[in-house]
Amino acid sequence: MPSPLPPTAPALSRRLAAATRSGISATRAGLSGGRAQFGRIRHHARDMFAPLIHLGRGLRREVAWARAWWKDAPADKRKAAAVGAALTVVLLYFLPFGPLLALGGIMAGAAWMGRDRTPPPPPGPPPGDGRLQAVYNGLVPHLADDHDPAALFTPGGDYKKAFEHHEFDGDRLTRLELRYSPYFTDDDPDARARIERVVEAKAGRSREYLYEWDTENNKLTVAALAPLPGPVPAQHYVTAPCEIVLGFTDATSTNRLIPVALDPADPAAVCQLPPVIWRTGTRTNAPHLLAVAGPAAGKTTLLRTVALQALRDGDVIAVDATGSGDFAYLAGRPGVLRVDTTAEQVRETLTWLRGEAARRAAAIADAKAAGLPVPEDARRPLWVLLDEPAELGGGAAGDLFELLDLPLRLGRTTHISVVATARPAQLDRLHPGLLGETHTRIVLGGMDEAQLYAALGAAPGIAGGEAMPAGRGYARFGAGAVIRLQTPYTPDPLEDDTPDADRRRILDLLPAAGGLAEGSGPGSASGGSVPSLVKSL
Ligand SMILES: Nc1ncnc2c1ncn2[C@@H]1O[C@H](COP(=O)(O)OP(=O)(O)OP(=O)(O)O)[C@@H](O)[C@H]1O
Repeated sequence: MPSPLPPTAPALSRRLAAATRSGISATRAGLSGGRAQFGRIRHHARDMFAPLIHLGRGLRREVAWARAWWKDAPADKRKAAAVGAALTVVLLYFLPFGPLLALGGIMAGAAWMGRDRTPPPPPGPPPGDGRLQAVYNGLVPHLADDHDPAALFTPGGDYKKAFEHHEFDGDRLTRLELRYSPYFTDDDPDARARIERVVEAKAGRSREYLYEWDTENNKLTVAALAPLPGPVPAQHYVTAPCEIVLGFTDATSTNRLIPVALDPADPAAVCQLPPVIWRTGTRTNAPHLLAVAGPAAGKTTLLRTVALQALRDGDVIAVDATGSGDFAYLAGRPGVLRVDTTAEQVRETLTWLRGEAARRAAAIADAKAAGLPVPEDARRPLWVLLDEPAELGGGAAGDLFELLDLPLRLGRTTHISVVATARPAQLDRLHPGLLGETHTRIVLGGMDEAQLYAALGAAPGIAGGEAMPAGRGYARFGAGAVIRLQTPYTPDPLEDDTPDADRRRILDLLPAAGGLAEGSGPGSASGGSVPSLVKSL
């Protein structure tokens, strides 16, 4: 075997340098380890000998005090003290346990003198002080008013003058109550919006805030809202007949909770969530619904949520004005009277619907006059789902939706509910009857304040937070308060990208194809064939 060649000079110097480097780092590691060990020992020793250290410090202070006294005292006092000390020593010598008592006294004095006398640190500014002052400073340009007798907001002023109450969660402001000048124009939406934007900018934009303007008392309460639960998978909800779960909201916006399975794979894992329930039928004052949302904000998903629940005890007519085939999954299902896509089909259906509303109203009136129960076929819930009907109105189809006027007007007594969707830009083109009679309003996705006002008929009083995802929005019933809404996740089962498990779940929620729906009759069908009820007219 050939013997290995001797290393060259550069190789030797490289090895030497590497060895030196590793030696230095090992020494460094050893030193820092030793230092840490030494620190630990010192720490333990200090803990163990703390009483002795305390007494030692006290004895030192006693001696220092005695020395200082001796130095400053006049001669006659010194003499008296020396005599007193000598007499005490003699007395203690003759007393039983005298020396022991003397030692105990000295030690007790040392324990007292050795106590820690470092003064407690001065109290710092209250937590969140800086943030509150930042909110105040941000509001000064908008709320400062020379005529305000209380001068609540002044440049360089203290926030405590105007802020009556505040709450923090850690360093995050969660509630703020403030007073403002009586001259502030708190009925002007733009002026309010300016204040709200400042609060969001200074208190953190990532959360939504609820603004309550008490215009009578010139007070504003701002409350940070916890995020709503994420989209709930579509399922059978525990509701009464004629109740539709539109989604879920804050626990403070409703006094009801319903059990909800959040994980479809584990139906046993149920939690209680506050629902947004839309009531239809004779006891409601808002039997028709209009959902306004931008593109891909969840309008059709909301209609699917309604359809799945409506088919449990009613009939459905669907109008797909966009021609996107979004209602194809309803084809052949019992209770689905018709799915229309063209203006001609819609005209035919709405003509029938107008007659059906009149027939039901007459049947109900006759039954009441005869003192008989209302016949079943006059009170079976009938749902008309109109996806973006503004696409069909106007032009040749001009008066198409005038046919809806009677069903809309008689909807409450005849159990006919119209659910329409529109994009914000389509609101101007929507049939006035639809706009005027749909008192349940939903908005989904992001919209500007003017659009929100036009859709809801009121400012939501809630602002801020991240961009609204599809399915997140607000609901308003009649003239009630605007509440937050998260609609359930009800994907189209016929869409390619819908996961298999979701597809199966949605199809299982539909009445089994081929069965007969009560009241709809054997001729009932979808996709253009005229339903039996239409034929009967
Ligand atoms: N509540 C929800 N949870 C989760 N995803 C949702 C929810 N609502 C809608 N989506 C998703 O958002 C996307 C758009 O939904 P959808 O088709 O219902 O919106 P759209 O407003 O009808 O759209 P377009 O304006 O195109 O008709 C879909 O991928 C849908 O699955």
